[in-house]
Amino acid sequence: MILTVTLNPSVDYVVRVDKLNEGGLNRTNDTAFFAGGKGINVSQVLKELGIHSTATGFTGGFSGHFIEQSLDDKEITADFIHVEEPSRINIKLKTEQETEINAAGPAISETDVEALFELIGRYGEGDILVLAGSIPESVPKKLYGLLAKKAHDLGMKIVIDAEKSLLEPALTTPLHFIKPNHKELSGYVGEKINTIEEAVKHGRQFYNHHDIEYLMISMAEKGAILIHRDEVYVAEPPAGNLVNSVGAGDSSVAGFLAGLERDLTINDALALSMACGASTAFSEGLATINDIQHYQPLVNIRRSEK
Ligand SMILES: Nc1ncnc2c1ncn2[C@@H]1O[C@H](COP(=O)(O)OP(=O)(O)O)[C@@H](O)[C@H]1O
Ligand SMILES: O=P(O)(O)OC[C@H]1O[C@](O)(COP(=O)(O)O)[C@@H](O)[C@@H]1O
Repeated sequence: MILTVTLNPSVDYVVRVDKLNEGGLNRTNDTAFFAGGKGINVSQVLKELGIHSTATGFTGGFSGHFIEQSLDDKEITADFIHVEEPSRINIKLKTEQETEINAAGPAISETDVEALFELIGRYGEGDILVLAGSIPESVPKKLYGLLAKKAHDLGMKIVIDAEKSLLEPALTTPLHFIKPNHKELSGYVGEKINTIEEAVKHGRQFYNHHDIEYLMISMAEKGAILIHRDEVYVAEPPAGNLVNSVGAGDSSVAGFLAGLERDLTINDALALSMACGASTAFSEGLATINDIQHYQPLVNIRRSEK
């Protein structure tokens, strides 16, 4: 069983304005609401791929209700801990460029956090815990570290997609799969990573210093590299028109995870991952199975020398 944890779920409010008049009145061309937050996005794309997961984390208020209803509509099991304040609403402003305003989120009490540990305690050997996205300000910064340790002690495999300050406390626990993007990896190595070659070089060093089974470094339209034991794979996504990149990273995590669940070869799991990421980036919402199947054969994978 896969359990995705979204500590700070969101309603993603996508607002399109052709020409933004800063400081003046703007009228939208188009708006849409989506249930979001990185773990929730992973659950949604897994579902699209026919893989069942349970989504948990903290939800509250009318926005929390919207998130749970959206998951229910898609027949995704939601098992959230309910908090008093409403879940956040993140603004995804689409003008000539993409601008995101992600809110801080509701207050979470110590009792809420204890309830989450209790919920995870129901899982065990062979189950997978996915920790993805930011955490509310009111919970300890090292929470992913504590959750990862608990899950590892239970025999679970751990997947993390989160920024450096949240991932770092979990790096002392063996991790199954992590997907920093190239900017996040730069934060560890203290150098900019702009090219595939730089990602391979720094990714290999990072991998060798930690207990990680699969390390994917995503690079948006440049694709991703994947390091597993002695091998390095370089994946080039299909070309296409960027429509809405929100959730592309989560989609690539879901695709790779689905590939591992189905015992695909690494090449095929990586191609599925890239197809999911591209399919989300090239559409309004998250990846659909039709788009994924269309893009998968267009992904190019090669082995790297190092
Ligand atoms: N413009 C794009 N063209 C093609 N694929 C994309 C594009 N943007 C994202 N992707 C796909 O989504 C994956 C994750 O995107 P990325 O932006 O690196 O993640 P994150 O959102 O976590 O920063 C990429 O590895 C790629 O497969
Ligand atoms: O584009 P990504 O990195 O896959 O994630 C998109 C999701 O992350 C969010 O931007 C939230 O991010 P954080 O949890 O890091 O604040 C959501 O609004 C959105 O659904």
